[in-house]
Amino acid sequence: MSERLSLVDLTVRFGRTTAVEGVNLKLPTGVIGCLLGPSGCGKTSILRTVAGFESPSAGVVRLHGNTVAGAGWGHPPEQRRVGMIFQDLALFPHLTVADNIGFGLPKKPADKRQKRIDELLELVGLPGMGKRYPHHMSGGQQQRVAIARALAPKPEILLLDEPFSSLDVELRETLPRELRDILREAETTALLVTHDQTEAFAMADIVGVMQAGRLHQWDTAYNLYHRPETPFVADFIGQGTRIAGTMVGPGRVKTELGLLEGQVSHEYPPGTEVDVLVRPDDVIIDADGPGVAEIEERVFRGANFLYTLALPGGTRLLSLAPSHDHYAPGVRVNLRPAFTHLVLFPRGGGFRHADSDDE
Ligand SMILES: Nc1ncnc2c1ncn2[C@@H]1O[C@H](COP(=O)(O)OP(=O)(O)OP(=O)(O)O)[C@@H](O)[C@H]1O
Repeated sequence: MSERLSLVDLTVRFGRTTAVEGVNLKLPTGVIGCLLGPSGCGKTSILRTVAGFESPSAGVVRLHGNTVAGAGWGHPPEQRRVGMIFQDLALFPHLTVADNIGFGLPKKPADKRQKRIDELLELVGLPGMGKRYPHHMSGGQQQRVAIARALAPKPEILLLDEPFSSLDVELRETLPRELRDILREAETTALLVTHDQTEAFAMADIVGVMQAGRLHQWDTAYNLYHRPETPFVADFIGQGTRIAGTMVGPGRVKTELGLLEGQVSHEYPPGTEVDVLVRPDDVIIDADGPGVAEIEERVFRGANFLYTLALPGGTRLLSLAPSHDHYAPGVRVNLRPAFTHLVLFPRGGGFRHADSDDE
């Protein structure tokens, strides 16, 4: 698969603020990527630099193998063939849907232009609605018009900045999947920015978790959850806790839960103090046990309960259990570790990567 977008050591500064620091990523053609992270972590700055509204302070941006921006310079946005969808959609209220979609199309004979508009209306599920005006459409329909307009000139890449944030809760659940299907059908390469994990996972093939300008991990949702590379990713994605452990041999860690053995994310020498990531599906409540853990809290989740458990040493863990065997707060239960692999970090929350020195 060829790379449609690559960022090499991208750094973006605004005066004394470093918005983006040393970011490297590759987005293959036809793939939907997403930058995910808390507010102010630099997601929008990356998107704006790819679009050509900002220039890198260091590093380069490549689109389809061509370097379009480097330290202090960049091709203007109109030369990059980049489509953008912003939070507010920015549809032209005085133009019909068809004219909105046709706005960015190069001058073509009217019949060809109409054909392309009809194709796009079909693609986004709005056939025959070209004569309407945006304000006569629902939020979800307007969103689709914005998508059709951005796709009309066949951009190299579509950039979407929090495209669902102005929509109501119901649409925010269904639209990301619909949009993903539309982009797949159009074989579009896209880069989305959001702070919402559900949206990121519903839309994207590959997700980058950012914090304070750094890209921690650029990976599938499965790997972000099961094989987080930094403590920040481990804590930011999904639920879980970290418990203290000591390496006693290859793939063997002594913890308050007992001796844990398995394939490890990273080997450390015996005696190293580590933190072990414990997801709610890594520990099973075993009713027949001697009862080392106390149920502190339970939250009903339909098919299962999410329990908070306290170990004698004060460590707290989460465990998911089917809702037909339920345990009341205060009850003592035994726990059975069910790790398929062990995610370990050096104690104290430091990054595993040699080039990372914060956190
Ligand atoms: N034009 C600018 N001038 C000065 N500082 C800026 C500018 N644009 C962004 N910043 C700063 O850069 C940092 C990253 O901002 P950015 O908008 O990229 O983050 P974000 O992750 O997209 O946040 P949000 O989710 O809130 O939009 C922030 O500290 C922000 O204040």
